[in-house]
Amino acid sequence: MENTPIISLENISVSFDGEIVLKDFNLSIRNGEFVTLLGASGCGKTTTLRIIGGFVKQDFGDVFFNGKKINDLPPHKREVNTIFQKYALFPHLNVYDNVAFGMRVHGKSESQIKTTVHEMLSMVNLNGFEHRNVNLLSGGQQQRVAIARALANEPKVLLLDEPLGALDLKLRKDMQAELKKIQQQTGITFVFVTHDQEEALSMSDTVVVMDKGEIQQIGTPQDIYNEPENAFVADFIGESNILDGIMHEDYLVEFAGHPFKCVDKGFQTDEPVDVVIRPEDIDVVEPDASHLSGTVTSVNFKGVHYEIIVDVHGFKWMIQSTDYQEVGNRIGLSIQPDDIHIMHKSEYSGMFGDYSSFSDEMDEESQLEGKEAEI
Ligand SMILES: Nc1ncnc2c1ncn2[C@@H]1O[C@H](COP(=O)(O)OP(=O)(O)OP(=O)(O)O)[C@@H](O)[C@H]1O
Repeated sequence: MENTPIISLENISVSFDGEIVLKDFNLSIRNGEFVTLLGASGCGKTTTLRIIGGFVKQDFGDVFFNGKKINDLPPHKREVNTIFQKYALFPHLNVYDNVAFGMRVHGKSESQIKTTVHEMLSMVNLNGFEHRNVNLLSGGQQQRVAIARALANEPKVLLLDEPLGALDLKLRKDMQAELKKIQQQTGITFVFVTHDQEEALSMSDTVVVMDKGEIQQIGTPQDIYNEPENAFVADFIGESNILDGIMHEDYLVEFAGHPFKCVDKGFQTDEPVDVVIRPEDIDVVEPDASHLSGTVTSVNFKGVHYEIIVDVHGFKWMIQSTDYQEVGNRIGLSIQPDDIHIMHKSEYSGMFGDYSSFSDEMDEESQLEGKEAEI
């Protein structure tokens, strides 16, 4: 891959009606990368795409394409195509003519167009649909036509704005796999927008987690899931138990009223931190003195596992286990040091999880003995 990013957004800020929508936004996208902008409704994902496409002009900052500043380049001169959630096909044209449209505008020959249309329709599994009326196609088929039409223009970058949002779950999953395959086959850079974290994790090379116009974390799906940088990312991606903690020294953190070994270092002594533990990383054990223990308050069957809520001195822990538990059972929780994720406090601290201070009301049964207690 080349070193110069294909797209680079530098210090971009945008406001609408006095409301800041993107704040000092910096993002570099490599050629051939599948990048997903992930965040809740209104966080600025579409605005970011529209800046790349040239449909919105930033108040501050620069947009670069292959190292060249393109702030003033109009949308039709950018080598970028957009696919929207609503397929925006031409209703009076059949499938063939929809896919051929852009190429005709660019004056390609009919024989060239024919070859490309067949190639594109075959890529999206719509061979034989050439003469169909697009209004009579299913949602999934219409979205395939939209993808074929966009790819036929040979964009360097494809911007996809929640393209699967209108599809039902099964179709959505199939299309996720197909889109990923198409991206790998064509090598075109995809910038994909979704608010669905599973979709982002399963499709992307790089995920950009956004909130209120700012980037919270950029990383591979594995980084984002396993090493969330703050409580917002931990909460937004997957399920998390997020607790207040105090870092005593390297590799030793206190939370839930007890010291735990961990694998993190480099924090200040006695620094307040957020501690994140994923529900699937907690094992159910006997409720003895060397483990946190609590009472099961609810059990939900989720197909591959049970989601179990355990009340430990007022904090509701979520755990996932393949073993059923009765409501009212007393159980112990075992957590390995490398499953304890420590992060600096941020503006999101305290907004998630169900922590309440309980150190003064611990019962004897769950008292842990000494600093070296292995949880
Ligand atoms: N042209 C506009 N004029 C005024 N406000 C706008 C305009 N475009 C976007 N906004 C506002 O900017 C904010 C960010 O919008 P944007 O569409 O970028 O968010 P989003 O993350 O894509 O959300 P969604 O997932 O709902 O599409 C929203 O509060 C939106 O109402």
